[in-house]
Amino acid sequence: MTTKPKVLISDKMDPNAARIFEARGCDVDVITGETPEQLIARIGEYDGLAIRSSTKVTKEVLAAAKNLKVIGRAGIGVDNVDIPAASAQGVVVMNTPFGNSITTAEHAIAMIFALARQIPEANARTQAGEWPKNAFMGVEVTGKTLGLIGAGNIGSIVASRALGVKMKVVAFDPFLTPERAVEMGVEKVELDALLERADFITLHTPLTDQTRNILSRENLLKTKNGVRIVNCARGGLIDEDALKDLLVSGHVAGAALDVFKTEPAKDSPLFGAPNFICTPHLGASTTEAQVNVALQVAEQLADYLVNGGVTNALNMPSLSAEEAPKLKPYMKLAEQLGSMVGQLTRDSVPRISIHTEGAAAELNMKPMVAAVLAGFLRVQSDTVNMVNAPYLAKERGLEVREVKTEREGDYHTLIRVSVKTESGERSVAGTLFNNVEPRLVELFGIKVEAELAGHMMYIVNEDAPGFIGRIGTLLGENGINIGTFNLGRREAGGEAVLLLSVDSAVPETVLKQACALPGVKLVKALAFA
Ligand SMILES: NC(=O)c1ccc[n+]([C@@H]2O[C@H](COP(=O)([O-])OP(=O)(O)OC[C@H]3O[C@@H](n4cnc5c(N)ncnc54)[C@H](O)[C@@H]3O)[C@@H](O)[C@H]2O)c1
Ligand SMILES: O=C(O)CC[C@@H](O)C(=O)O
Repeated sequence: MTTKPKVLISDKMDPNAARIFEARGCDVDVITGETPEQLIARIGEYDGLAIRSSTKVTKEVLAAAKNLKVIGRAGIGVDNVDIPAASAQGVVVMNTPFGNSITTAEHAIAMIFALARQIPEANARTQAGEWPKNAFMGVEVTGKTLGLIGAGNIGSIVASRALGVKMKVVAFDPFLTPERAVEMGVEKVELDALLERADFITLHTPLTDQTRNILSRENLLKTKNGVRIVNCARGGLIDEDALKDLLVSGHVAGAALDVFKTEPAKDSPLFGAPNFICTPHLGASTTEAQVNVALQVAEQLADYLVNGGVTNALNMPSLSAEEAPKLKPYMKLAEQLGSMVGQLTRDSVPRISIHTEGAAAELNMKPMVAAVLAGFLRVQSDTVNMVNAPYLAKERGLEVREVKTEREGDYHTLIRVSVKTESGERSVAGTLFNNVEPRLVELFGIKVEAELAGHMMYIVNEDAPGFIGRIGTLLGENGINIGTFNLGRREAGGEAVLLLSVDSAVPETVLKQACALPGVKLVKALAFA
């Protein structure tokens, strides 16, 4: 009986998420509000973890997560997950990049209006019985310039809504193409021009080394006198002390933050500053968005745990549930070929090339490349998998080349893995029989036809009569049963290779005796998953 994957939902999430996990064949526990220590004590039993922003998936949590395969963030930002540590441990990290975009864009628009008409303060004072009709003089947004910093999913929705209320939109985003800017109806500008021209500025970038403090004191001082600023993206994009000073001086006429450098923000320097309004990271908090992201994260995690489908992963190539069954045998073949080369190469390898030919070349290559690298690097570390292999390869300075040839060669489908070593380029190639059964068909230039499975022996010898009998006798005398026997040679009487599958691991002593047989040049034990 196969055991069901176990999932923990550790943040408050729409209850439909748990129902989806159950319907898709997972066991699910919903345990929210635990301390880091409690999570560390519990996490070891789970295959999947579904979170929002409260759970911090730190190195320590990951170190305790011995069975964890996937983390799913019901939302966009994954700054609460240590992605490098997850990747190094082979844990896939997914998010739901679109489910809360409209909601967050609407929050930014709401903030623009709240600032323009000082609604929060007017509301508070009216309810306090003041009726302060003369204390508030707002501004119209019609005809004003909105400066958009970051024009991705949310930024572009904000732009469309702002255009709808007759604002003019200028956008700073180094990755925004001129064509897309035209399509969005915005003017693409440099940051300084935006700072100089905008009546309202709204931020919609992730927090990266490039965007951290993008509204620094220096940049805030370049803004138009009377500018109003909105941040519904990430704390850390604005220098909060400088913003406070400029609100006090009146240079900034208003600021609305949904996000803070430190969250939860309990004592921000901005609290109490004039014309400052804030919400406690509510950008994504609508019924619609929370249903969207909860359903999406549950579908994605279940898909991965049950079928191997990968959607919206931040540290692994995507693989749809439809692609997964088709690619599965290719990934097995790719991993076996990588493993074969890894086990048979002693020299250092500065470059590995993966070449797909025929039907294989029509498929998504990224998962096959990741599988080759996982097989190749597993000889060096048994914690390698498809998630961490590309990172490890990069870390170790291994250049990875990908080549595709759609035309068929000798086989209707083929994967070739070549490594550059000090002694030259060496390659192995494999195909799929009946589209599902992986077979090695070429080994360092010699044609063979072998299934790679379990314990195997690789022998290089001089092609001469009597050798097969001698090796069979040696293994028989040592109680080692031969499963399959595959021979290949360059030419009659030349170098030959023998690839044997055996029912048990071959002891070192037997390998040595095999090595001492006449004509034998090399003997190696191999193992395949
Ligand atoms: N407040 C909330 O509750 C809430 C909800 C959802 C998303 N967010 C945050 O909103 C932000 C935007 O989300 P999104 O879905 O639009 O992301 P996105 O990836 O679709 O868009 C981000 C945009 O920022 C641009 N960018 C990157 N570096 C830049 C730089 N140096 N200068 C200018 N632009 C740069 C990118 O090119 C991209 O177009 C993220 O930080 C996300 O975490 C907050
Ligand atoms: O889950 C939330 O409430 C916040 C989500 C938001 O910050 C995100 O990045 O998606």
